[in-house]
Amino acid sequence: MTVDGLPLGIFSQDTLNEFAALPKTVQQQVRKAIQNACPDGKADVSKLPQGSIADIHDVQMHMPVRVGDFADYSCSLEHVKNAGRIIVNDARPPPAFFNFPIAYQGRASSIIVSGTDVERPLGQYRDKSAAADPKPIVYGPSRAVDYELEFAAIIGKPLAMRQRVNAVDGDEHIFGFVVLNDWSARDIQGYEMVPLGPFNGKNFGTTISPWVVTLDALEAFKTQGQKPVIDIPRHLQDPELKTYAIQMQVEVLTGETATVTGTSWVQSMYWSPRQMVAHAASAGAALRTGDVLATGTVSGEGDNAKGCMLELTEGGSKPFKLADGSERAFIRDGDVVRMTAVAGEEQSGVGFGECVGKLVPSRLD
Ligand SMILES: O=C(O)/C=C/C(=O)CC(=O)CC(=O)O
Ligand SMILES: [Ca+2]
Ligand SMILES: [Mg+2]
Repeated sequence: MTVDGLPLGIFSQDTLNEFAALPKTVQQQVRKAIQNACPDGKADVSKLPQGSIADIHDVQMHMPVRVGDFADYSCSLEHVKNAGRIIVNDARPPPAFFNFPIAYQGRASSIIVSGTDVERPLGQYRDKSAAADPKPIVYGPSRAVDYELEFAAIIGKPLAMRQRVNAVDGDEHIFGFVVLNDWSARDIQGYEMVPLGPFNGKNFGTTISPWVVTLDALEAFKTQGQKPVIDIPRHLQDPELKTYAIQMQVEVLTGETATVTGTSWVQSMYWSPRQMVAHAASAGAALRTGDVLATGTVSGEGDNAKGCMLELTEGGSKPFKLADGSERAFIRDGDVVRMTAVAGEEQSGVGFGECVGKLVPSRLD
C-alpha cells in the first residue's frame, strides 16, 4: 500500500531520502496522509522532516469526488441561537429547527479542494461606514468574509426519485465524510438572503478536505447524538441517536503563526448526518453519488466552541485577538483558514486531513 508513492509501515533509508528531497509543502501533505492512513501509529512519523505551516496552501491537491448537488444544513442549535441573537437580536431558533434539519441549496461547481485560493467576492451590500441614513447599498469587494467550520457527508449509493429512506437506513447511502469550509460574505449574504436564502454570499468558494473518510473507518467512533425535544415523523426518528465522536478545529494562519479560533464536536449537533439524508429524500428528491450534504456550522457551548467569525466577534463588533497580536473582525486578505477534524484521540484516532484555503484580494479589472 502506498500514499503518494511513500510506502506505509517501515520506512527504509532510501524512502526517507526520497521523501527528504520532496518540496516541504508536499512533505507536509504526505505526512498528514500517513498519519490518517495509520491511526494505529505503525508508521514512524517522527522520523520524517517537519514542514512549515505557511507552505500548506501552495500544495495542489485533487477533488476526491465529482460533486453532484450540494445542500448545506444548519444542524447546530448553538450556531442558530448565536447567529439569531447577533443578527436579529432573537436567540430563538428558526421556526422549523426542531421539526427537521433546515437547509439551503448551495452551488456544486463552487466546491473546491483544500489548498485552492479563495478570492474575496464582489457584491452588493449595505455600506455600514456611510454617514447617510438609511445607509446606501454599494457594490464592491465584501468587507465581511467569514469561514464556517463544517462536516459533510458524501453520498455513495444513489437513491432514485420518490424512493425515500428512513434515518435508520440513511448510512447505506453515505460513502464517507470530509471537512468543509462554507466561506460566507456576511454583508452580501445579509442583504440578499431575505426571503430566498443565501446565493452570491456563499457561492464564491466552498473548500473541502481531499480525503474522504469512509463510514467503516468511523464505526469505532460512533456515539449518541442529541435526543429530539419534540415528536418527529418516523423517517427522521433514530432510536440509536447515531452520530460520531469527532472533534473539529479551525485555525487562522497569519504568516508563521497559527491561532485556534474554534474547537467543537460533531456529536453536539442537534441533527445527525443520517437524519440529513432522510430529510433530503423525504419529499421525493433523488440522491446521486457524489452529492454533498454538509451539516452547517459546527458550534458548541462556550466561547471556544464557535464555528465562525460571526459568532466569535459578535458580527464583527468585537474583534478577536490572534496569537501574533493582530485583531480580526472578519478574515483579511492573505489569511489562511485551516480546518481539521479527528475521530477519537489526537494521536491514535482517525484524522480527516486538512481543509485549507487562503483568502486573496478581489480582482477588480
Ligand atoms: O440564517 C442566517 O442568518 C444564516 C444562514 C446561514 O449562514 C446558512 C448557513 O450556512 C447555516 C449554517 O452553516 O449553519
Ligand atoms: Ca454553512
Ligand atoms: Mg457555500
